[in-house]
Amino acid sequence: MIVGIVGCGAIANIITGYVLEEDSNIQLRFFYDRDLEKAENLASMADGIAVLKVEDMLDKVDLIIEAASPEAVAEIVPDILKAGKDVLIMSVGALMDKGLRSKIEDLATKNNANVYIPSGAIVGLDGIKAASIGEITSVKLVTRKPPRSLGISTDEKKLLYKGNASEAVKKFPLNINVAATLSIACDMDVEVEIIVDPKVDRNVHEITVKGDFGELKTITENVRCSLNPKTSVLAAYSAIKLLKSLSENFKVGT
Ligand SMILES: NC(=O)C1=CN([C@@H]2O[C@H](COP(=O)(O)OP(=O)(O)OC[C@H]3O[C@@H](n4cnc5c(N)ncnc54)[C@H](O)[C@@H]3O)[C@@H](O)[C@H]2O)C=CC1
Ligand SMILES: O=C([O-])CC(=O)C(=O)O
Repeated sequence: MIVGIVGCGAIANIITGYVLEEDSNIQLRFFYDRDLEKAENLASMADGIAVLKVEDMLDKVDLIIEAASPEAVAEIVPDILKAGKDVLIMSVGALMDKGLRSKIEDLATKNNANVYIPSGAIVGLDGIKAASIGEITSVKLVTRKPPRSLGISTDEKKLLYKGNASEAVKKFPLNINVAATLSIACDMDVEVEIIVDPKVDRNVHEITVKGDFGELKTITENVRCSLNPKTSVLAAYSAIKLLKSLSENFKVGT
């Protein structure tokens, strides 16, 4: 599978490092970033090509990984799908915009292309997807991050946000994509709390789901990326695992 990356930051670096070290079906060839130097750095590491615009890789790839920003989703994903290519989206918060999401869904269907959304920095999506076959009655996400991850400076633990996912992604666009992933999996605008906590040094996501299946609770205490403390290492790992699973004939989990 020939793959291009849009956004050559923390997640792209982990994916590239993995592909260089491990045998997989992923052939990372093209790199794009609005900061050309970042694209060039990763391209030279991977012996790939830094392109000046996404169109320059469109006809040469099977799949593009978006690991840039919510704006990049609106800017580039429609063109990727129009070219009939698959896309893996990390900046999932962009899809809380109902108009953009339905445009992306329609383009994927029309052009026979796939949109992949990895589980990212949370765990439990397997069970939640299974639970969605029955009735899900409530979903809550509590995210706790250290001040540096949230880009603020404080000595006190504080509730920064309480509300639904669609507002949360507007207020914290680079910190709470997981709320969007959860919302899409449950088909609900889930309840979200964001807490800044100087006592934690991990990005912690706690999910509680209730439904006719019973109740589940997951807690993920994520190690942060060295290049970007907002982002958890598990998010990059989930993208790699999803890409690898595309060529597997033996699948486990929902
Ligand atoms: N789904 C999930 O669970 C998670 C999603 N994320 C999201 O994934 C994305 C990537 O995360 P990181 O690698 O940590 O970010 P990063 O900030 O380390 O790297 C992003 C790169 O994308 C580039 N970029 C931003 N907007 C662009 C645009 N419109 N066009 C071209 N390049 C652009 C930046 O110059 C930067 O080099 C972010 O949107 C982040 O919020 C992060 C963590 C978890
Ligand atoms: O990586 C994380 O812990 C979560 C995150 O930043 C996001 O969902 O945007």
